[in-house]
Amino acid sequence: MSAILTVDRLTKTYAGGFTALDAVSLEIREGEILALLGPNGAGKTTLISAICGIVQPTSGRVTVGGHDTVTAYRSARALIGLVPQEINLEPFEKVINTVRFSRGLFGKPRDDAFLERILRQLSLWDKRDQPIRSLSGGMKRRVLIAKALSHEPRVLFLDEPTAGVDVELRRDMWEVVRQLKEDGVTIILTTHYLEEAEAMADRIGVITRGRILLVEDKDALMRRMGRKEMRIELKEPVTRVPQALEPFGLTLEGEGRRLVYAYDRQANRTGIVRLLTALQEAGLTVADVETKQSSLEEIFVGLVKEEVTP
Ligand SMILES: Nc1ncnc2c1ncn2[C@@H]1O[C@H](COP(=O)(O)OP(=O)(O)OP(=O)(O)O)[C@@H](O)[C@H]1O
Repeated sequence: MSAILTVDRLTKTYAGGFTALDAVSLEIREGEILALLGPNGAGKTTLISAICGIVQPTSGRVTVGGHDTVTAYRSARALIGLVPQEINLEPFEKVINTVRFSRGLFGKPRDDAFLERILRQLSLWDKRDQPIRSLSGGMKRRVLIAKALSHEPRVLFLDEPTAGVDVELRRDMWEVVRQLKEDGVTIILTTHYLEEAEAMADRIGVITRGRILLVEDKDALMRRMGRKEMRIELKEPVTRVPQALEPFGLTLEGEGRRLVYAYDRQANRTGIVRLLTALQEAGLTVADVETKQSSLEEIFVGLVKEEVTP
């Protein structure tokens, strides 16, 4: 896949002297969903704002569809849609006018058929003549997306699209994003919900303290960093891990009723068969066995911790 957006050594030092972005380089592939993860204050919003021309970068370069965001700002910006974190809509304006106006701001000719398609896709068509203030929070977020799509951008930035949104609405939003991807829109989203990145992203970028720690295919990342855990429920509780089982590095939980074995799922030899044999030899009877794959959350927490305490 070719790159639709390239970020080359982008640095932003705010007026007070704080460097929020430190030589960030990144390539966004056409048609992908990239989730940008990072703790509070990592620089995610600054990065999006610098790409969209809201924040002036101190140095570095960004191109969108080959257009430089500084020297060819208008052509570059026309290819980008931005859904901001905060809901910043005119409460008394009708949905349709809000979206139409946004399109006009980009100098695009009126195209009601196109706007109808977007509004239908976002389940807003029935609400088109309603004032924004009469909409639910979830609907308002959809209006923000409709606005951002109104000028037919190829890249859509979603800055924390589901912050403070309930679970049902979050899933609803994921569905909307998936549909947009199917329509060929490239999507970059920031999120604090690891579950969200896990559910939607093709690639994951991790940013901490203004630097990109990694950008990797989600599946590859989870395969590479993911560990599996096997939980062995014992028929009879034990007071300690038997000596013969010590080489396996087991932990005892659940008042002596559960042994937990963590292993690297990439390793050729996981040691499971040896462990099960050793358990039997030690005279332990297994009541149940279950395995658990580490989540993106666990991987992320480990990565960020490693970075903060080298
Ligand atoms: N206008 C500004 N002037 C000075 N410092 C700023 C300004 N805007 C942001 N910062 C600082 O830059 C850092 C990065 O902020 P940014 O909002 O980009 O982080 P973020 O990753 O989006 O955080 P969050 O997840 O909390 O939204 C923070 O330490 C923040 O305080």
